Amino acid sequence: MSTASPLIIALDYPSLDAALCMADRLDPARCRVKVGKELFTRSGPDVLEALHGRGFEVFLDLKFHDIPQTVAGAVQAAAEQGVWMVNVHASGGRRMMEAARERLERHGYDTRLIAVTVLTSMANEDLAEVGLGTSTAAQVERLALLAQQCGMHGVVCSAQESARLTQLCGDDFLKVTPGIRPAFAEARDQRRIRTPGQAMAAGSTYLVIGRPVTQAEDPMRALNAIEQELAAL
Ligand SMILES: O=C(O)c1cc(=O)[nH]c(=O)n1[C@@H]1O[C@H](COP(=O)(O)O)[C@@H](O)[C@H]1O
Repeated sequence: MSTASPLIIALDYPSLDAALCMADRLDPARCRVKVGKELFTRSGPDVLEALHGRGFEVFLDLKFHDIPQTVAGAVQAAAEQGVWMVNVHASGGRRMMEAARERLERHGYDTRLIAVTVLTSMANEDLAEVGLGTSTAAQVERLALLAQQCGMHGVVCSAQESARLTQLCGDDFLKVTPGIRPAFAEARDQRRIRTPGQAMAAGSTYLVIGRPVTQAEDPMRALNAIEQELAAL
């Protein structure tokens, strides 16, 4: 089932049962779901089948970052399992991104292929420490332009960069933004954050939300509050 909602709920749980317990409380007409490294490493493709069976469109977030041949094969494997969206790290470079795109095209898959720019957990000082003498904003712009040239459908960035990337890359280029923190939630390990309303106003296409919903005392109440914040825009 496809939905007009921009919400993607991150099912960051340590087991298939826990993830499906949450999925059973969600409605595929009102959100998509994301499967990340911990859940996929524990459950394998079974979780994708279970979520597809419940009608969800699934973002498989394994952030592939390897040599071009390896990443192209991994992206193909994801597409074969019917996922709606898959991601790679833009810092894997032009040839890696192009190989991934060409592989999906060659096999006729319409899986959305997006590239992570700079993780939302990173700030300027973190980039300096790994040898990048630039700001997060400048690095995000650079990698987004490269990703667009390589034929990616969009990028993962923080909502702090969404408005600028719309100017640079156009409306159709997807901005998938984690680091979403409603007023009631703590930032925790995220550094570049925005509220749901701010993110949409800035031009984000999709909002990835995990702990503010999944770790809330009442997850459905938290989700309703987010939906109401967006409905009021
Ligand atoms: O690619 C991602 O989804 C991702 C990229 C990024 O830069 N930052 C980021 O937080 N994520 C993912 O988005 C989710 C955010 O979860 P919360 O911080 O709990 O809302 C996690 O599953 C992260 O793995």
